[in-house]
Amino acid sequence: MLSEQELIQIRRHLHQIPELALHEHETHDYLLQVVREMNQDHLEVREPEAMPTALMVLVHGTDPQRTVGYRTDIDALPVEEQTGLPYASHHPGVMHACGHDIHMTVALGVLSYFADHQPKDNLLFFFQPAEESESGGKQSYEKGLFSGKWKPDEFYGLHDNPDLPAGAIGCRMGTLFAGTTEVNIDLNGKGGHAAYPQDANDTVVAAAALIMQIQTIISRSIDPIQSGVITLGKISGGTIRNVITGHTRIEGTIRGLTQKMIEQIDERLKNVCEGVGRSYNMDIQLNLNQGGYWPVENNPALTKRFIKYMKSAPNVNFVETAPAMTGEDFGYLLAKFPGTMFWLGVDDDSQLHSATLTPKESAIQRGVDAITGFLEARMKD
Ligand SMILES: CC(=O)N[C@@H](CCC[C@H](N)C(=O)O)C(=O)O
Repeated sequence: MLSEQELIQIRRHLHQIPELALHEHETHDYLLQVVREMNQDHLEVREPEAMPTALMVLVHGTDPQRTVGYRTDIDALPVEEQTGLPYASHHPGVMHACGHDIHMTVALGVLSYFADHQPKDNLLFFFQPAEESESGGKQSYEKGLFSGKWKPDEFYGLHDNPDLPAGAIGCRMGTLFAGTTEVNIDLNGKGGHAAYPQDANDTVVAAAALIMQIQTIISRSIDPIQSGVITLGKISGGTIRNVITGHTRIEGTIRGLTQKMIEQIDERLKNVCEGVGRSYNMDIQLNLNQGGYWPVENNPALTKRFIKYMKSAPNVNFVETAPAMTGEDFGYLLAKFPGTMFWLGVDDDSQLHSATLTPKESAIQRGVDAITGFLEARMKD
């Protein structure tokens, strides 16, 4: 099995080769290379044609009663790294700013343990592309990746958490993460000369009004006890200061802890876009896409067992966490297969998605030990 030092080297290599959703070819090839170097006696590797950057590894059990799935995401974000680390990203403008390099390394550590210690049940390791966008989990499901012996009876997966101590395991019964809707808004007006606004229809001014209106949805239309989030993370329009642009695009994300809340916010957003379009006499196209970013609902029975194990395991620092407004397309897979998502603490001052995120590598081995122990215990039930 892989040693802590080997795992850290693997993590650093993965950190250097971050790739965006559905383009994780180098990552896929490296993961495959690491898996091929493990004991192959009980392993079956599958490279699904329908999802070319995905990787599935089945560990055949000695006396299988079930197939226990473990999922890790493998994609990165369009963020220019600013950590100054000697092993920083080699890919300009792309970074593992959400810690998926840690997720993959922990999965490889757990897999390498079971490659050397054949489990009783079958274990399915799923290296999933496209968590940050493009709904890789949903796509994989819809493309039939989880059929026959590749179908998990239950599914587990983690996300790293800079707010928790390195190696701590965080979880809760019920909803762990929000559901999200991706928002794309195109404002189509009329371009013109900066000196003659009366002959144009300025999409920058309408976009400014629209953004301010949208930001009243949460504060004025949503029950503050339940809450939700709208973040508009990207705006683009125009080419130069003295040309009025006829097109501006806004991209953002909506978050809510229940499907009902997401739908309520979606509905208000439609109305606000319509209203601003009318008042600025402008065509505003709103495109909402939830894809696979469903609320992450932990299965009651399995999560109870998971938390009980983590609370009693001598070397695990377990923390009961609150629900988070982060999204995860593992929510879609957990709606199809019962299972549990949990946090792995990586203790850092930088937030997820920040250009300076530097997870503590000591979390890796502790994560591997906690998950390996849990899976061993699960297979005895
Ligand atoms: C853990 C995490 O940060 N996940 C992402 C999931 C992306 C959701 C979707 N593409 C969206 O932008 O709404 C997150 O941003 O929470």
